[in-house]
Amino acid sequence: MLQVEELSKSYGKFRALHGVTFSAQAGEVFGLLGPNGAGKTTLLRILATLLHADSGTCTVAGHDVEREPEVVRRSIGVVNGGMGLYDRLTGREILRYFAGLYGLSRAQADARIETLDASLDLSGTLDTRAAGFSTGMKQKIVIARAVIHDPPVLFLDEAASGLDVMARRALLDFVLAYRREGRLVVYSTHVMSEVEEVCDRAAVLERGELLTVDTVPGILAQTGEPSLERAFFRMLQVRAEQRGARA
Ligand SMILES: Nc1ncnc2c1ncn2[C@@H]1O[C@H](COP(=O)(O)OP(=O)(O)OP(=O)(O)O)[C@@H](O)[C@H]1O
Repeated sequence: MLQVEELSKSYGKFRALHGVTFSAQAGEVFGLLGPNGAGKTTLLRILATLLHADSGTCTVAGHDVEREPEVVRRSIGVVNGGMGLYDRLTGREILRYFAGLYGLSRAQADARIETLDASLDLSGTLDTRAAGFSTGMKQKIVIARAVIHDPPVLFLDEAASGLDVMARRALLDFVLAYRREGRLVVYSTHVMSEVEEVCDRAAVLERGELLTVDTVPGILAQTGEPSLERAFFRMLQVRAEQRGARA
């Protein structure tokens, strides 16, 4: 469902991604874990066709991001923390509008909104203008908007940051339900507990390099540490020592 091979990207002299290779399958929540500046957002922007890589290839839902960007865009949903809702529109109007952009008829849009209402509990948002939404209500409409066209792949970039406990719970439950339906969710975060809770496997990135791709138990076993947080710090420490030895 997702193939990334030897992906590299620099901003001027700064190397944001270096030779990143991994794949992820339908029916899994795949974590991207890394400290600030590790390259997670850069990677997701390339996968979402918003940024060009310098070298390497990426295939999303069987389509190359460079050669078939339109098909890739139709195959993905993206939630990146930006809310950007039209204040004057109700939740239903926002969702119908985006459904229209994806070519859904009014009847298809309304059927999809009903399905999303059942999984996300959109009550209170559908017939209220966005100007009156709480943060949790906004987030639900942002997620519903991202998947209005029922994409097989969903990218979440720090999507839980700033959410209260209820809204965060709703997001994580939605992620798990989306996976159960056989979709791929790529979940980027620096919050270990979110990875432990929802991710089947995770890629650990640091300074643009992939340190490992494994299940959480696999990462713990690799490092001999009892928690993901400690395993993560251990990996960063080992990498820093390797860098020091090379310098
Ligand atoms: N447009 C840009 N121009 C120059 N440098 C950039 C640009 N975008 C990102 N960077 C740098 O590339 C590195 C990777 O950034 P990126 O946003 O991909 O990391 P991240 O893992 O998502 O981190 P964060 O969690 O802080 O968002 C950072 O050091 C960042 O400063």
